[in-house]
Amino acid sequence: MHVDIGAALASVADPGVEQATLDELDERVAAAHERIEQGRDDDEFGYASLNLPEATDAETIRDAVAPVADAESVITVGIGGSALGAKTITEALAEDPDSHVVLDNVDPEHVRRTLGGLSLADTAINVVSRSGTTAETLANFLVVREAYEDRGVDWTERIVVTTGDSGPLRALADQHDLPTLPVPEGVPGRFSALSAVGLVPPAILGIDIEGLLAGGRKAADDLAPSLYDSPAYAYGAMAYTLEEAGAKVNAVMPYAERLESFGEWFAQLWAESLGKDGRGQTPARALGATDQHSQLQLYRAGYRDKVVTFVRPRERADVAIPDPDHEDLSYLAGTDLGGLIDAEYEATVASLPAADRPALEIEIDRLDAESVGELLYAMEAACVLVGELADVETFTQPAVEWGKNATRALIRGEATEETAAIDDRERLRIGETESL
Ligand SMILES: O=P(O)(O)OC[C@H]1O[C@H](O)[C@H](O)[C@@H](O)[C@@H]1O
Repeated sequence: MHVDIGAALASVADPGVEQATLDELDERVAAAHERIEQGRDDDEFGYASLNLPEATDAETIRDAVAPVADAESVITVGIGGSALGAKTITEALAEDPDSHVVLDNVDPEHVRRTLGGLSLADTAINVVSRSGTTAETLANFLVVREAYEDRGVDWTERIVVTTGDSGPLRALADQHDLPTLPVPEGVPGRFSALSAVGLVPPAILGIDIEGLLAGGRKAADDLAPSLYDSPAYAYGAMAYTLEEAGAKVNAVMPYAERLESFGEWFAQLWAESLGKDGRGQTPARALGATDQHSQLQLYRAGYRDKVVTFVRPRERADVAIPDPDHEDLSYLAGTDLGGLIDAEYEATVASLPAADRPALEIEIDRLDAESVGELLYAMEAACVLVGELADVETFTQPAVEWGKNATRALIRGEATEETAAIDDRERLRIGETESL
């Protein structure tokens, strides 16, 4: 993986980072690296995530999915960290982009349509919940189960469950004697892509999960006590320093359709890990080249509160552009779509410092298992580094729990502090006929 920080230096961008600031920061990076390594050595909560490429046993996952390996597609029932890693990996690497369907929302219309469009006899079910208690996941699991029964397909023969030692999902798995894989110890969901949590669908779909882990190991080997020697830390250190300098928004813009979900995965990683103590960059999602024709206007000319993170593979399969039969299109003659998207990438990256705005670049070699594993691991390491530098509790998400508790209490009809806040919340309704 390659990171270029040049377009975010203070000499070309505002907000930007002075080279001297980075040099000073490097001592803190060294200290943070030492802390991270200590946490990894002790398998401490959260830090243990960065040991997954070594700790995950690909063979155990392959054995667990063997009974469903003939499936043509997979439906994942999970949400957040229990869905986005697998979604990112399969979108990037599966032959057939439609072969992995993720049911992470409980929008009834969406669930009904999704299940209605699947041949369930050919579809494996991957149910994932670290806690085993998440309402959306458990509810969707019950709906999926019934859909299989209604179509006369034995769901107990088509399923793999990944969950912790306790909780309702574990109890259901035991009750029906379902094949299960454990969630890794000490690893928050959003850091668990390189474990069974993220690797079951890729394994069922024949993706090289060993390659993904090898890529993770490579990124782990590339961590070093200086940001100048470590692409992951260079990215993290720049993101941190840019936030301090005013870049409160981090817009991630991959130039590859197959990395669109990477932006979604990154958003959870960044937001849940770093959105604490009144700080944390807001992740935004864009897609190159498409969003050059929409969001770029804001990125180049809006508030000076953003950095754009560009991501692209250096090599890609290509499609030749046929010779145009119009003079005005002659500039396309002899080119291909890869050449065009790369030209758009170069132009758009340069357009930001040309408007005195910062950009960061991340390049992977190509969209293969090793590069994707490397990218996911490096971004996790970058996030942990930012957490250390900002002195926040990277591995917890207390603000999310409020909504989970409130939802459960509402459904159960209980009166709690959270439901009181719902009852008492301020309203100023516009457009209603009855008087307020
Ligand atoms: O894996 P689960 O326990 O079902 O949790 C799924 C998701 O739920 C919560 O909202 C947490 O904030 C997320 O970090 C987590 O990834």
